[in-house]
Amino acid sequence: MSETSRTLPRLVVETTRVDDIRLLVPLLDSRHPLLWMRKGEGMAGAGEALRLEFSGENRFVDACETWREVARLARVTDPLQAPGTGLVAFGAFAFSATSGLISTLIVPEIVIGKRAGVYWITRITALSESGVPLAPPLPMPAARPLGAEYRLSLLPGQVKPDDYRASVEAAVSRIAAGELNKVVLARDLVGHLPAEADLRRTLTDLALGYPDCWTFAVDGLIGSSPETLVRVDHGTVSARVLAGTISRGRDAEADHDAAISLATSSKDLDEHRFAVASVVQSLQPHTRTLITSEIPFTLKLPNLWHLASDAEGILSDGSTSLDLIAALHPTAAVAGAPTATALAVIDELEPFDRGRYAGPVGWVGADGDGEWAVALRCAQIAENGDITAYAGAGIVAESDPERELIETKMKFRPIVEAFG
Ligand SMILES: C=C(O[C@H]1C=CC=C(C(=O)O)[C@@H]1O)C(=O)O
Repeated sequence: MSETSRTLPRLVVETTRVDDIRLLVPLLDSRHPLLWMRKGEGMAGAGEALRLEFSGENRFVDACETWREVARLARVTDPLQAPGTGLVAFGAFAFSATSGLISTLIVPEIVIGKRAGVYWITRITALSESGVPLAPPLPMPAARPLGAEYRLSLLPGQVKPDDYRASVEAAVSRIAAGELNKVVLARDLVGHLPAEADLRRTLTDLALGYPDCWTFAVDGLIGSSPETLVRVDHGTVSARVLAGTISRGRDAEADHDAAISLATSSKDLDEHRFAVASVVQSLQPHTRTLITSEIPFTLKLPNLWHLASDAEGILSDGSTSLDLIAALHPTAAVAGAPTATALAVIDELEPFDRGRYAGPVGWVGADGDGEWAVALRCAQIAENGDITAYAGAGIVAESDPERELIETKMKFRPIVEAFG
């Protein structure tokens, strides 16, 4: 479905600087939270002034066009002009063009933000064609105590451990036969959220446990991702590419050895090289300069080490962050290489719809600037409370099925522990 055909409302947007905002999570809706946060800073959304939905092959292109039109029609008062002030939409996109899950951009009625010691509130009102607000103003969200603690188990879903080992083995044979170089295969865990459960508890656990990751909640997709797909800020572009993983060591010495072993593992370096190449190839046509580190660095997370490379550049063609997620998705960190073959192998070997897992999640502003992560270490919560969590691993020629299974177990840890 394309949103471009329908009449878009005019949005009136007003950002006001405020003195202080302590915590964002207690301000959120307990069942439908809207959040983008890292290191305690970011944005909380309340209400929906506008919801745009996209699907299919053109979901990104349609979103780019529609968002340009929404921004063109909007009347914005934004004295701060900082990332996240003024008009913003939170977004989550499906991984696959054939996904049954909708891709969405949600413009909240109220955005409460904090960044670098600046605090703000943005009110967004949708007007009818005759210029009348479409809804009465939403009361300002107040911090509310979190609901009772809850624990739930996430158990293997459609792909049981044996199935996963078998599909890794199948992928390794396809790679050995020269069909492709790398494919990222995922598995799923499922559970059910009790009706009274307060999702702000889960988000608090994720944000406190993984402060350097992007903790997000958009349309039922919640998680903490370490991977920045792309960030656009006043003509500059940056990305953090991750691929290659090892578990943390039990003590300081073992941990150090783990990092060294990752940094020198030809299997992980190969896996990483494909991911960096795909990002560089996608960004190069849109940038004047694009710099990436020659050797990846080891990124320490509470549950594991990743091989990481940062890319930074200057935009050459005025692309928005939505244009760039369209160009970047899917990177070899979540699909494989070459992309088309990897996607076909994923379709064949993964029996489920990834939904928004491994798709772009983040926010975009009126000028197209924005921040987008790859939706990893996450779960989708359906309206009826059904939870599906996903984690995958990059499979290359030297992959061992058991080790890849263990790697997915480590990657599930943030979400399994936040619910457990
Ligand atoms: C596909 C996932 O991670 C990607 C990102 C970092 C490291 C990865 C790896 O080492 O396989 C994956 O490419 C996931 O977390 O589900």
